[in-house]
Amino acid sequence: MTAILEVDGLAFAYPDGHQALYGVSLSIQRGERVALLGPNGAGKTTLVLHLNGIHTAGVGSVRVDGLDVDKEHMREIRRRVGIVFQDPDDQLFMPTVRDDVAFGPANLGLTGPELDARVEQALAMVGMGEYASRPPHHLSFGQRRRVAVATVLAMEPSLLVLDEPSSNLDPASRRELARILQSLDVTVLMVTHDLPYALELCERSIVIDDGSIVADGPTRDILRNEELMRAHRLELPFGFHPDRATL
Ligand SMILES: Nc1ncnc2c1ncn2[C@@H]1O[C@H](COP(=O)(O)OP(=O)(O)OP(=O)(O)O)[C@@H](O)[C@H]1O
Repeated sequence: MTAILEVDGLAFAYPDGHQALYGVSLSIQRGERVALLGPNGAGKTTLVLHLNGIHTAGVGSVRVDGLDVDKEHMREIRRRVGIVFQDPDDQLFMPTVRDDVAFGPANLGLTGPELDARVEQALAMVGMGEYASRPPHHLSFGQRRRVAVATVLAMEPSLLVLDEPSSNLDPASRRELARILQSLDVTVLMVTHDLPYALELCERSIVIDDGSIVADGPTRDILRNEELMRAHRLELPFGFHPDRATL
């Protein structure tokens, strides 16, 4: 079986010489939902930016659906890896929600009823169908985040990457987004500091610290491992226990 994502021995230094990743290897299979955990500055964003070629591998390789993430495959990679950034306003720039969601598929050449159906389906997946004609800036932050997710789903990506999906959401919106993400039939890699969210949504977690993977396994086992958690500055909310968890 071909992995959706295969990262092999990836090392990366920023132009100022700062080494952000040291030989990172991981693979994600179709249908998995995986959380990427780690303290500030661990290298999570640096890794994510390699998945769609914003950074390209200095040492090692990144493959999506068996395709190398390199200049040659960039167009295909950008279609297959959908990243939802933390700030939805980085992704919404058109006059209406519909236009924003149509933007990517229209660029792929979809038109007419095919494009309309793609947009409608993506908005329905995030429960935002009735907002299609609204200007994005008239929506709440939580609604804008859901539309940002729809803009990426409309591309029918192989891998959906979410950067801090629960940040700045009120408790009800946070639960609502969790329900939506659980309902999607898509492979997910989610960067988060929200450990209860990781536990609820992702059976598997990868912990990265100082540019190296330090754990990769069932989320519950990782959250139960007090020594690992302490060593890598991962903290559960007060009173939260991984064995008695609900969002
Ligand atoms: N453009 C850059 N130039 C130099 N160093 C950088 C640059 N961007 C990030 N870094 C450094 O690389 C390391 C990894 O940063 P990265 O943003 O990947 O961490 P992160 O795990 O995503 O952190 P956070 O949880 O705070 O978002 C940090 O030490 C950071 O200071």
